[in-house]
Amino acid sequence: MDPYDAILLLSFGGPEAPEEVMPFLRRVTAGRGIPDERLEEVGHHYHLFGGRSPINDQNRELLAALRAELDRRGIDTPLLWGNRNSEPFVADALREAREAGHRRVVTLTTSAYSCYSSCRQYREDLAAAMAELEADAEGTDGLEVDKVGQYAARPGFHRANLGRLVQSMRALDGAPDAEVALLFVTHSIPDTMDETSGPGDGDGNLYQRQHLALASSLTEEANGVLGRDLEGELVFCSRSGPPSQPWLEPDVNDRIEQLAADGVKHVVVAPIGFVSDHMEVAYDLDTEAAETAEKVGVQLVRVPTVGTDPVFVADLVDALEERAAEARGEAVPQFDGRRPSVCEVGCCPNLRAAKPALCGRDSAALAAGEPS
Ligand SMILES: CC1=C(CCC(=O)O)c2cc3nc(cc4[nH]c(cc5[nH]c(cc1n2)c(C)c5CCC(=O)O)c(CCC(=O)O)c4C)C(CCC(=O)O)=C3C
Ligand SMILES: [Fe+2]
Repeated sequence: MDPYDAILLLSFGGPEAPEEVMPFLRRVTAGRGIPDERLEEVGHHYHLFGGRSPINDQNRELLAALRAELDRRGIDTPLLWGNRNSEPFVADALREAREAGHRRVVTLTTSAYSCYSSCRQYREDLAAAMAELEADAEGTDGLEVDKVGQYAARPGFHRANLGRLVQSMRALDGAPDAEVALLFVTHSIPDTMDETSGPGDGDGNLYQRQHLALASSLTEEANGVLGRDLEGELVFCSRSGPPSQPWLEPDVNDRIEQLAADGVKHVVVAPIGFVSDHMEVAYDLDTEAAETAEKVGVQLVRVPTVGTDPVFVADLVDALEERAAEARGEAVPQFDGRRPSVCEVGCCPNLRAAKPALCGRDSAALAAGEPS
C-alpha cells in the first residue's frame, strides 16, 4: 500500500485477567480526577465478567477480518496492533515496526467519532510512543506515522449500522409505533469536551453533531424499510467523573424509565457510538440498562455494534487505500461529513494540558512545546 509499509490498528485496550483490572483502571484514569468509588464500581463490572474485557478478543477478530479483506485485494502490507491501556501497547507496536525495518505506518483507530477521548488522545498516544522509541539506542530510525480520518460519516459505517438496526427491529414487527422507542446510544463525555470537539475555528459540538447526523439518517432509512414512523433519539451511557461536572445527558437508564412511564413497551437500543460489543455494551447496556428495562416492564432489543460486519471491514480497507492515495498526492473521494486525515490546528483540544500529538497540522508546534 505505497507509501505505507505497515498498518497499525490502534485501540483502547482492556484487562484480560482479574489481576489486570486495577492496573488497567489506574492507567485509564491517571490524573483525571475520577473518584475512587467510581473506580471500584467499574472494577466490579469487569469482575462480573471474570476480570476479562471482551475488547481485545474483538480487536483480534477485527484484525483477522481486516487481514482477510487486505489479502482478498492482494495487499500484503503487515497489520500491527497497539493499545492505549493494555498490552500490546502502542510503543510495542511501533518498536515492532522499527525492528521490521518499516518506515511509514498508517494508523486506524477503533473509534469513529471526533472528540478529545476518541481522536486527539490517540494522536497523543502515538506521540508518546514515538518519544519512547526516541529514547531507545536505535531511536525512531526514520519511522513516520499517519492516520486515517475519523470515519463516523463514512458510507460503510452507516450501511453496516443500518443493516444491523433493521434486522434487530424486525423482532418488533407487529408492535405499534406508539409502543416502540428507538434509542441511539454513545459514551457520555463532559459537556466541555463536546463543546470543544472539532476544529478550533468550527462550530464545536462535533461529537454530538456526528452522532445526531447518523442517528437521524438511520431513523429515516429504517422507518422507510420497515414502514414505521418512529422518532429516534440520542442518549448516553458510561458517565464517570465527579457529579459536579456536567456530562452529556440523558442517561440511557433514565430515558428508559421515562419512556416506560409514557406507555412505551419496547425499546430498541442501538450503540452507534461503539465499534464492538466491549464492556460499555456488555455491562452498561446488556447488564445495567437491561435490568432497568426489566424493572419497568419494557422489552429491550439491543442492536449489535458493527464489529466485523463485512460492509464495515471493506469500508475500513477503502479508507486505508484512500489514505495511501492521499499520501501519494492523488485526489481522494469526498463526501459529506468527511474528516481530514490530518487534524486541523487545535482540533479536539486536551483541556488539561497541551501535549505533543501526531497526525495534526499543529503536530510540529506541539512537539516544540507550544499549546494546542
Ligand atoms: C468517547 C469515549 C469512548 C469511545 C471512543 C474510544 O473507543 O476510544 C470511550 C471508550 C472506552 N472506554 C473504555 C473504558 C473506560 N473509559 C473510562 C473513562 C472515560 N471514557 C471517556 C470517553 C470515552 N471512552 C471519558 C471522557 C472518560 C473519563 C476519563 C477520561 O477522560 O479518560 C474508564 C474509567 C472508569 C470510568 O469512569 O468509567 C474506563 C474503564 C473502554 C474499554 C471497554 C472495555 O474494557 O471493554 C472503551 C472502548
Ligand atoms: Fe471510556
